[in-house]
Amino acid sequence: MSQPARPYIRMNGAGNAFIVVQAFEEPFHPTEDQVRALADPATGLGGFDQLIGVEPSETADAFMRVWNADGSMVETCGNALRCVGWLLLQATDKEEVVIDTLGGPTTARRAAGRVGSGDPEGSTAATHQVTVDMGAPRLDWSQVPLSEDMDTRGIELQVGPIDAPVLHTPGAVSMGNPHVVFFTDRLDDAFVRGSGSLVEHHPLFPEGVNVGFADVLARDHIRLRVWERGAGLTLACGTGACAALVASARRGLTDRKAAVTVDGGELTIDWDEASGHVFMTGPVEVEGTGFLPAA
Ligand SMILES: N[C@@H](CCC[C@H](N)C(=O)O)C(=O)O
Repeated sequence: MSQPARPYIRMNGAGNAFIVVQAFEEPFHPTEDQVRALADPATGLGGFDQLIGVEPSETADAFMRVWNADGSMVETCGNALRCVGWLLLQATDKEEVVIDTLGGPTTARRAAGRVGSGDPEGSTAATHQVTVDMGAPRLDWSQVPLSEDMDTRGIELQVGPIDAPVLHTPGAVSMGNPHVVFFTDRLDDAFVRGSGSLVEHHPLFPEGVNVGFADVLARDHIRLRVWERGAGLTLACGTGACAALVASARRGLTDRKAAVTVDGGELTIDWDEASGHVFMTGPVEVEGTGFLPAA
C-alpha cells in the first residue's frame, strides 16, 4: 500500500460495520486491491462492510466517499451517513450538518433519545440516535437503474422455476444507490445468501443491485435482511431499509412510516408526504480507534 499509516475510527450503524478515515487534510484514495486487503479480517482491522472517507466539500460540511468490502466505490451508505453525521455534529456546534455523497446531498441531525449508555468498564460503546434526510427516492426505471423500461412498483424478475418462483416481482428503488425489494417470509441465511448473490449481478441491473428481503409484519413494521452489493449479507443496510419502506408503501402494504427491524437493531423510516423525502432514524456506535496498517 502506497499511503502512510493513518488513523481510523471503527463505528457501526445498527451493526453495519465501518472503518471511517478522516481525509480533510490528507487525501485518501485507496485502490480496489487496497480496500479488499483492508477488509480482510487477517489485517487486524476485524473486517468491515464499508470503508468510509470523510473529505472536504465546497457545498457541504463534508463529502462522504464509500467503498464496499469488495473494493468497489459506490454512491452512498445510509448507516454510514448516520455515523459520519454523528462525528460532524460532535465536532461542531451545529444542529444539522450537510453531507454530500456521489448519490447526492443529505442532512443529519441528532434524534431524541440515546439508546444505552455504554458499559462503564468500556466493553460496550454508547449508542446515539441520528436522523438523516435521505432526500426523495428515485422511482423511474432509468434512475434505479434498470436495463429496460418497467414499472418499478413490481419489476419482471423471478427466482426459481418459471411456473413456481420462490421470489418474484420485487419493487425497485434508488436511494442514491440501487435496490430491489422482494416481499417474502423466507429470511433464513441460506436463502438470502443464495438468492441475493444470484440477483446482485442480474443483467437487469447494469450497475449491480442491493437485494432486500422484506417480511411485512404490520402496516408499521417490516422485518428486513439485505444482501448488499459488494459486501454480502450485513447486519443492517440503511438505504435498504429506506428502499423497503418505499417499496412497501407503494404497494399499499404499509403506511409511509414504519419500524424496520434488521439483524443489528431497529431503524425508523418515514417517507414524508409533504416533502417527498425519506427520513431515517437509527443508532450509531463508536467502537474504537486505531491506525491502518502501513503499506
Ligand atoms: N450499508 C449501506 C449500503 C452500502 C453500499 C451498498 N452496498 C451499495 O453497493 O450500494 C447502507 O447502510 O445503506
